[in-house]
Amino acid sequence: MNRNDTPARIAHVFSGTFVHSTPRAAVEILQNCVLGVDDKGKIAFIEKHQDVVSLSEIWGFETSDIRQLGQYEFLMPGMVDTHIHASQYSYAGTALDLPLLEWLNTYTFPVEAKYKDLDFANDVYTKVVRRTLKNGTTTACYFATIHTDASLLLGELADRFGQRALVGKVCMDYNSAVPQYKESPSECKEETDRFIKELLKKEYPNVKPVVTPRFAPSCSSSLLSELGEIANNNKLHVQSHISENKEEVELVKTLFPGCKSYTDVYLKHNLLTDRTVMAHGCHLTDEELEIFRETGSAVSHCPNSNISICSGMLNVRNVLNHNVKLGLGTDVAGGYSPSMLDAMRRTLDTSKALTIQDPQHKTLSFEEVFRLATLGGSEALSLDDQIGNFVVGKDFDALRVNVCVPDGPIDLFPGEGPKVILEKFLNLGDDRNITEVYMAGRRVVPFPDT
Ligand SMILES: Nc1nc2[nH]cnc2c(=O)[nH]1
Ligand SMILES: [Zn+2]
Repeated sequence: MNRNDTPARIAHVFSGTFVHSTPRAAVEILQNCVLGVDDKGKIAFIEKHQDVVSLSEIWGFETSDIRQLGQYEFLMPGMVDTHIHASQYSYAGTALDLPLLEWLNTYTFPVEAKYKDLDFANDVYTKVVRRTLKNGTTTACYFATIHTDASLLLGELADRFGQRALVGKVCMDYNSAVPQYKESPSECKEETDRFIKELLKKEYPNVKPVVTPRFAPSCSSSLLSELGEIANNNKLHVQSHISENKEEVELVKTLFPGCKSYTDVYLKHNLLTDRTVMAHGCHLTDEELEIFRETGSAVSHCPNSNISICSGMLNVRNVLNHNVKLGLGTDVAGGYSPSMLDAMRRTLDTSKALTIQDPQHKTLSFEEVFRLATLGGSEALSLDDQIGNFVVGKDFDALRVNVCVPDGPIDLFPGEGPKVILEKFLNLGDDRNITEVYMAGRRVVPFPDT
């Protein structure tokens, strides 16, 4: 609050345990605290409970309106899925038997071609937004398809259900395997312009466009340049894929012989900025990671996908040691699970597999992975000034977690404190334990229609 501002009206006050990350602490557990949310959806205060009477006088709320969290409950920041293909949700959990390039040609492109049909798009996009929200994804960075109207519909649904989203209309002007699923270079540019203009015109407060070249093998050099220019002129986010599997890295070498590396392809086309997030990066060299650090570009680590379609294992520790921003992604449907809890577990599994291969490797801790799924994701999407943890002035994107729901997946035993409760939720919990979801102060789960 500035000195001359009248205090905003308080919309919610919670009391109990709050768990979040800060740049210094991967997990900070705040017990016996109160957190207030103003009517703009921003965190107004987070203080010790002993000060609640004076807080109620300063902020003008009734102490009887405070919502007390139970002994086995806590609030944590909403999770950030930094890479998910909304359009592939219809076949999530299937079709995981081919490596990337064959997988795209056999399963992905034929399905994505169907999004010309807005009824089909409406069905799948409604389901993916609801499923991910219910599983605690308050922010999603989505790939849609090449179809502008269906991509706009995805933005409308995210806004309607209350999910913060970056939505990408996919751009690709090269596809020899499924030639009906691509655009001409001029169509690509015109439709990208139309998508951005129309989505911004809707003025959804928390849904924005992201410039989305599919990946270098699907895009001509001139298309990549056009998209770099559009992103820079409009200060927009950029998302794509990079160095996911070795065959793809070799293909890019032959397609762009003038570029020193896969990273150099995107660099030369002005696509690497501090608003860029690149999925996978399993096979990036240290030199390439250095370019990511210099440009402020981020990596989205998608371990379920990397294992499911046998792409590789990203060394997250090495990426973090290079001071490159990193968040987690589900990469539905290369990844079979839409849940960010799964992304955290698979991140730990991959880190442990790397330790089995090399005992010198420093395994990630569950606390670090919790940070990657929340604050790390917000940094990867350059949204950390708005979301990611419980800091006064940020938007209140939060999950109410109850580890003791009836018939739930978790059993507790005497003497287990909040840290153990958090660890059990991260490893054993599911959407049954996420009893409420808030985005920008609005309660979005349970859904109003249930
Ligand atoms: N996992 C994955 N990698 C890609 N690379 C280019 N397109 C895709 C996609 O749809 N999924
Ligand atoms: Zn992907």
